[in-house]
Amino acid sequence: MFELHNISLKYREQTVVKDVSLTIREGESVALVGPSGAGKSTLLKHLRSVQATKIAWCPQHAGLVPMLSAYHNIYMGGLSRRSSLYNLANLLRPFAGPKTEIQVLAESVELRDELHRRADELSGGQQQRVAIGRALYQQQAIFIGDEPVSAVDAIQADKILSLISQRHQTIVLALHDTEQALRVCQRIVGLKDGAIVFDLPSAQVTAEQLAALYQA
Ligand SMILES: Nc1ncnc2c1ncn2[C@@H]1O[C@H](COP(=O)(O)OP(=O)(O)OP(=O)(O)O)[C@@H](O)[C@H]1O
Repeated sequence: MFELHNISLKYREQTVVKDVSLTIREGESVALVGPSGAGKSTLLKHLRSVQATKIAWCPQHAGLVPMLSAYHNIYMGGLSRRSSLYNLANLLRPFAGPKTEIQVLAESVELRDELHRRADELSGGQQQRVAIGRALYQQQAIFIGDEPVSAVDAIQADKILSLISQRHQTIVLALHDTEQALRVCQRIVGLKDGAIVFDLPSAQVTAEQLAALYQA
C-alpha cells in the first residue's frame, strides 16, 4: 500500500519530517502517535498524496461546507462516483438511492435528527461525525484519518473507530489518545521531531516508550 524510503518533507525551508522509511501493507491498521508538531499530519498528507485515488480521507479540521446540510456534506464523499448532472440534481432534490444510503450511514455515526440541519449549526462533535460520514461515503479500501474522533465522546469514539476498521482493509490514523491507539490499531508508529522513534506491534509497545515520546 505504502512504501516510503528515506522521505523528508518540508514547508518552505523547514524540514519537518526527516529521513522517514515506512512500509504499510494491505490489511494493516497503523496509528501514528507523538506530541503536537511531531509531523503526524504532514506524514498522513504525504501518504494520501501517493495513493490519492484509493483513500478515504478524514482531515483534522472537518472542512464542511457550512451552509449545506449534513446530508449534502456526506454526499460529497461520493461526488466522484457520479456525473456532474446527477450531483447537481441531487443537490436540489435528493434522489432516493443516495438518500437511503446516507440515512443508514448517518445512523451508524449516530447522526439522526441532524441530517437535514446546516453544518454550521452543528456541535464540534456532530461536525466531526459528518466528516467521518463523508469519508465513509468515499467507499475506498484505505482510510486515513487525522484525529478523526478527537471531538467525540469516548464511547462514541470507540464505536466509530471500530466501524471504520470494519469498512476498510487498511487504516492509518493519527491519534493523540495512546490508549485508544493501542486498542484500535495493530501497529504503533511513534513520531517525535519528524523522525520515527519506534514502530512496533501494539502488544509490544511499553508505557515507558510512550512516556518518553511525550517528554520534552
Ligand atoms: N502549512 C504549514 N506551513 C508551515 N509549517 C507547517 C505547516 N503545517 C505544519 N507545519 C509545521 O510542521 C511541523 C509538523 O506539523 P504537523 O501538523 O505535521 O504535526 P502533528 O504531529 O500533526 O501535530 P498535531 O498533533 O498538533 O496535529 C510543525 O512544526 C508545524 O508547525
